[in-house]
Amino acid sequence: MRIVIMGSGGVGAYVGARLQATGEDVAFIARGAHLKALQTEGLRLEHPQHPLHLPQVQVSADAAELARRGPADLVVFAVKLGDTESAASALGPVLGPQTRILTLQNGIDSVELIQAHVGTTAVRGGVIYVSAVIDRPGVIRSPGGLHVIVADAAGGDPTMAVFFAACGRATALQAKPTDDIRSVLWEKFIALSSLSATTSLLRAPMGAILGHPETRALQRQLIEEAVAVAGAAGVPQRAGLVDEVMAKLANMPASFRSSMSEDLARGKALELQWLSGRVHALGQQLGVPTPAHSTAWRALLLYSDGSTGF
Ligand SMILES: NC(=O)C1=CN([C@@H]2O[C@H](COP(=O)(O)OP(=O)(O)OC[C@H]3O[C@@H](n4cnc5c(N)ncnc54)[C@H](OP(=O)(O)O)[C@@H]3O)[C@@H](O)[C@H]2O)C=CC1
Ligand SMILES: CC(C)(CO)C(=O)C(=O)O
Repeated sequence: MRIVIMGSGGVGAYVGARLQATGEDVAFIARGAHLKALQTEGLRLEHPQHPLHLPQVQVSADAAELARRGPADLVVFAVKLGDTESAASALGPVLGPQTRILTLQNGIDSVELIQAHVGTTAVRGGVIYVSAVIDRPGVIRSPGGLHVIVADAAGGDPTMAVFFAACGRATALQAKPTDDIRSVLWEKFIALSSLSATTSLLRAPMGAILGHPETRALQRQLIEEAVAVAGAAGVPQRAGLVDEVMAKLANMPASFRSSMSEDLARGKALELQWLSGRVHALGQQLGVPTPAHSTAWRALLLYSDGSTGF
């Protein structure tokens, strides 16, 4: 299978590297200093149990250059949400009639945002549970833990079936099919919007947040608000989900934090608009009070373009 990775950062380069290591034909789209390092030194994954160095990777800033070898069977789409439109528009040269785009972006809006820029190419939704960042150009760092993709397999799509099989052969990467990607996306959105709000607002990891009764109550309130919005939006959640999410967070390493809080600490643009900002906007639209998410949205807004404050 010919796979193109659009956005070769924490998620994209992690997934692409694991698939290339199984023998798949993977090409990466990257830019800046990261592109130069990938061209000259290859791609390195720093991982406590399963480090990996690929001395040579096919990489370019330009999809047209990668398209010389034909269209992609699968594009894995993993840029930050703020880059979605420009990245989707740049994909044209690698898209053929059979190409599938699998998005691993967070939030509930990715499929529609991409679809608006890729004509009739089929876009499949997915979530990835992984923690990975570009540590320095050419190097992706993951602390280990979960590396699981759940992706849309509705209709028995054969390209997706080949992708699931390839992930099955990979080290430190699993992929599970689902026929109900909407529910999967919403369930991650509820947890992620809430934990991104606390870890970013409080500048603290999950252990500290759950370790104090007041901040633990805030964490719970954020989850409750997102569950209420989901119900009003026509995606009702099972009874007990709030307790389940709280229990999962309590089982995370004490140092666990969201990628949004990493972005805040590094002065990078935040995905706030598609997380607490989205809960806030839906709450207003549907008449559901979301005071905690609205406060997170308003309090972090001035930093969402990458500003670092004083
Ligand atoms: N990191 C994580 O642990 C997780 C992230 N996610 C989600 O995955 C998505 C990707 O996040 P993440 O991997 O952290 O993002 P990163 O910032 O690590 O990686 C994205 C990469 O894509 C590059 N890029 C953006 N636009 C283009 C373009 N048009 N052409 C070439 N390269 C481009 C960026 O370059 P530049 O740096 O120059 O902007 C960056 O190197 C997000 O929606 C995120 O929420 C989901 C689960 C976990
Ligand atoms: C919570 C986590 C790490 C789960 O994969 C995530 O998606 C993020 O921080 O963006």
